[in-house]
Amino acid sequence: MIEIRGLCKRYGDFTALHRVDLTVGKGEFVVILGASGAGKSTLLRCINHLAEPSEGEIHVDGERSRGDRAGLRKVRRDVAMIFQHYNVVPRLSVLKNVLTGRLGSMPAIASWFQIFPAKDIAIARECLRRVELDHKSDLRTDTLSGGQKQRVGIARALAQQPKVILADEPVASLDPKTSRKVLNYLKQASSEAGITVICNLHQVDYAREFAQRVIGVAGGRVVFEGRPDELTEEVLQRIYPGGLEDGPIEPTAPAASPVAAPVAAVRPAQQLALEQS
Ligand SMILES: Nc1ncnc2c1ncn2[C@@H]1O[C@H](COP(=O)(O)OP(=O)(O)OP(=O)(O)O)[C@@H](O)[C@H]1O
Repeated sequence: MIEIRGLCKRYGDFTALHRVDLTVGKGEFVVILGASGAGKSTLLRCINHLAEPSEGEIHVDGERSRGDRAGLRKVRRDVAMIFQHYNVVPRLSVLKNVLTGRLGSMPAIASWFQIFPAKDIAIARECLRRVELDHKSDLRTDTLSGGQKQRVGIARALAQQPKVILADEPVASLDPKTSRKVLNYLKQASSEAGITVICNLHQVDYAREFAQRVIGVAGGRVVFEGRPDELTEEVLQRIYPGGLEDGPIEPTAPAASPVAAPVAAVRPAQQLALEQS
């Protein structure tokens, strides 16, 4: 489903990703582990062109993904993103937040005027049901807990009917019980809906529990690729050369992402229009 070849990302003189090669299959649930600053977010952001690769090729479902206008439209439709800080629109209802996942598939005129066809409303409601939030659909999203907001984020991603979901530390701000619930919904998306899921995590324990395959990243390079039961001490040393003590596996201690983009910068234009209406 995803083929990455020779991916490099440079920020000025600094190289954040060094010739990364990676293949992820359809319906696979892959966890990326790595210390803070290893390049995990940059890798996800290159896949959906929130960050433009400096070199290399990314293919999604057999097609080379491109950062031009038409390429971006396609990637925004095929690849959904879930963020650590949920990225929901607080004053919109839960249902409207989920409906924003449909905007990329609607004719521009309908999306600008927020005319959601009954078919899209039915899809959004079904996605809310899948994350067990259908009973909250009419509430303002800012009345929900953090875990519920993240479930809205997952429902919005599912409503997009994407081929791929990229989840960037989706449970970093959540307690362990809620984290497991959220990771279970993501796992179901891969096992039941056949969506390819790539999930950045800081918690080795969750990677062991949920991942089908683990990719270890250190210093912008892939230093491990294997099954969760192959995460030995020696492998963890490679992934976390500075050791595990500095916080990367603490489930309740989120690390602030140095590249956390302003929320507005990662919203589709139509979603902003919806918010400003
Ligand atoms: N826009 C940017 N400009 C300059 N440097 C950047 C930019 N984005 C990321 N970097 C640098 O690239 C490196 C990788 O950052 P990235 O956010 O991908 O790491 P990460 O593994 O996701 O870390 P964390 O777990 O803390 O979010 C870091 O050294 C970071 O400072």
